[in-house]
Amino acid sequence: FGEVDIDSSLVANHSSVAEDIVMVNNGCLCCTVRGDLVKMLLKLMKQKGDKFDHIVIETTGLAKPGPVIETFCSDELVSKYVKLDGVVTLVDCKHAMQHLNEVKARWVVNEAVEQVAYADRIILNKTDLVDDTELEVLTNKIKLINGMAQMKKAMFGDVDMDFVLGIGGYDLDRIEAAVQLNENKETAHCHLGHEHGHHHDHVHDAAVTSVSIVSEGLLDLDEVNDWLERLVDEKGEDLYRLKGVISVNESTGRFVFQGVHSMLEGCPAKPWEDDEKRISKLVFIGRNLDEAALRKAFKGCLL
Ligand SMILES: Nc1nc2c(ncn2[C@@H]2O[C@H](COP(=O)(O)OP(=O)(O)OP(=O)(O)O)[C@@H](O)[C@H]2O)c(=O)[nH]1
Repeated sequence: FGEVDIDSSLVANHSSVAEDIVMVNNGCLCCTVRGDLVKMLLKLMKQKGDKFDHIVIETTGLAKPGPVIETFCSDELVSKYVKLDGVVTLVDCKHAMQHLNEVKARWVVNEAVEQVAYADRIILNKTDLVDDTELEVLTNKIKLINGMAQMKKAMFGDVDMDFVLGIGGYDLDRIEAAVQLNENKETAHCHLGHEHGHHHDHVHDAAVTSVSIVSEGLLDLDEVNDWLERLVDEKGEDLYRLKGVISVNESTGRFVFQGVHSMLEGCPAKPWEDDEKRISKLVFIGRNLDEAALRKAFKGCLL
């Protein structure tokens, strides 16, 4: 115990990102998971080199996806050889609600909620075991937690390969499609206005939620950068995913960004068409998100 604890303190001292380190009783859980995963991936690379099209990692139902995802973003050696394509969560429709609603002690993570929150794709499986109403209630619950993921109903996990491989969930050039999808879902129950997306993407009984902002108007890129950098700096631990396509002052093109916890990246993207409405779209998924503060900060970046 002592040795592990000292090791993790040393890692913490040398890490520029304090959020990466989570201490548990028997040492540092994140580092243990990451260490094993890194070793395994590097061994595979050594054995098979570049012969892989995809590597599929199945975590157990109890695994927290966060540390696994962060391994791909923060481990230099791993990111040299492999790239994280996306997170697929298989939901057992018969039993999921019970787990999503499970009340945990304050410091205990609800793994079912976490696995939905981090997902790029969600397979609603075992649909034959539930009726339409149950399925609708579950789908709505999942949408509140994760307003970004694409969902598909299935039986015995039968979905097209394209749905689960080649997702590009972390590719900046595919962010537009991800937020577009979110907007399509919203328009069904949201009034369009100068700033739409006023519907309430939050539930009072759950700490992990999505907030989406859809708005016309030009944004000041420097202000947006300052805001998001501050946000990931202060709230990185609680901010699971963020994606955005924005219309900015300095450019004729879109600016896109994506983030996981305290990692944030952005770049200019394809130009707006002449007759295209410039609408900025941002989606945040996280724990204890302050929706009012996010909307206010966004407004503060409008020109
Ligand atoms: N009726 C029905 N049964 C299913 C479906 N998918 C899987 N099952 C059955 O459910 C049982 C348990 O399988 P799963 O829930 O998929 O278990 P698992 O995900 O492999 O288990 P872990 O990886 O340990 O979480 C098996 O008997 C499957 O045949 C489905 O869509 N409908």
